[in-house]
Amino acid sequence: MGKSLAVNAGSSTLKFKLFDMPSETVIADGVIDRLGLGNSNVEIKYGDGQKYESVEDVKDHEAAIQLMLDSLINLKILGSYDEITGVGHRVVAGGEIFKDTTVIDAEVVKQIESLAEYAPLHNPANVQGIKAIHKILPDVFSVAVFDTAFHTTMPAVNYMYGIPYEYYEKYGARKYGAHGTSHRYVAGRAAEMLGRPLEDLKLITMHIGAGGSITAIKDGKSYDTSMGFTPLAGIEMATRSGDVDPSLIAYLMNKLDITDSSDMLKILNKKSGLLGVSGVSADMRDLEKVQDENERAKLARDIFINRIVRYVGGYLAELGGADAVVFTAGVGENDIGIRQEVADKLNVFGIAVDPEKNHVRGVERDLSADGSTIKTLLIPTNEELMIVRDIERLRNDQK
Ligand SMILES: Nc1ncnc2c1ncn2[C@@H]1O[C@H](COP(=O)(O)OP(=O)(O)O)[C@@H](O)[C@H]1O
Ligand SMILES: CC(=O)OP(=O)(O)O
Ligand SMILES: [Mg+2]
Repeated sequence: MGKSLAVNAGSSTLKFKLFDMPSETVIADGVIDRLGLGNSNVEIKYGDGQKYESVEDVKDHEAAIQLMLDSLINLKILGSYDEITGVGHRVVAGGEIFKDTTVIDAEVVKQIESLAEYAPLHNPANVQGIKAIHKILPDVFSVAVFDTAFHTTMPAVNYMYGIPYEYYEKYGARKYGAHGTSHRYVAGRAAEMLGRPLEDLKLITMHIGAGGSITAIKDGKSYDTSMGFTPLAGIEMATRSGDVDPSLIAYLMNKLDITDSSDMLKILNKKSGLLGVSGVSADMRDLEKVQDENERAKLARDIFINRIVRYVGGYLAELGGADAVVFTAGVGENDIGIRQEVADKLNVFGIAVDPEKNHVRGVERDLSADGSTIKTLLIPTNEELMIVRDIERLRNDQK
């Protein structure tokens, strides 16, 4: 009983939802985007159809969390913070410590902090969120929901790197993946849409937002995924390079006179991807506007599409086919052109999207063209719903 708050700190956004539980009715739904990029859109939907909107510079996650907390009171969504009886935080990296959602205490916070190298853009922001809420609600029941948890089913053949085995044993050097809560949610919805048990399905889920990852799902479980030891690996992202030849890192450190590896990682995490290639913006909406006159903006988009296609093609081979592919997250839910181009390039596998069905944003829909043998589904993600369900699950376990 009561109100549960799900806090989802992405690399470029802070999203939150306040739910009435156990009814799962959404009381408030907020997004603050473009953190640190200038002109953040703040959008909070609440009450019966009310909406608060503003455009302001929100410089980082700490400022975004403060804005969220202030808004809950100022917009009278809450009379006081004490009405919140459960809080769930998305945490990206759980390493080999956390294999499932965990009740937060001081020790857990330290362990999440200790995993900062496993998700440098995320775990520190996740800890900021946990601490900010702890300040105002020190005794509230809180859980951490890990992106990596869904991927703990991957077989060793997919999570091990071809490096000396002892580095895995001594240092945890392996693939962990990310976005698991989102891949898990859309996989469950895909099974509903297809009217078949999830355990019987092979799916390829494309979570493409500011961060992006592609997951191969076999028998309803994560089998392989494009992110790696950290969320830097895989496809090209907003500010992240995705896969590069590891030798290039040493080569560039020499050329750029960089001696501290964390400075090199900053370049690959924050100055690369769409931003680095285009030189214009990390945001796909900005690139779309200028792609006709700006070759590098077009190239950044084309690389993005190419890497997605490459992973999906590879996963079709690994899985031996698929029942459906799924588009989700900021770009996947909204970018009609990217969805069409990705699907067109996958025609050879029996994937095809109907342009008319595809002419839509942010709704659940089967986009498949007649005659396609692998379905293409558009499913807006809902990490927050998964998070509040886990609050209830763990609360009940404790009783
Ligand atoms: N209408 C749109 N068209 C194209 N891309 C969009 C649109 N709306 C949002 N995006 C993209 O989605 C990204 C944010 O994705 P999202 O999944 O919400 O973020 P995060 O990875 O921070 O969780 C933005 O960087 C932007 O490129
Ligand atoms: C793990 C990750 O990249 O998350 P996001 O896409 O929310 O930044
Ligand atoms: Mg996200």
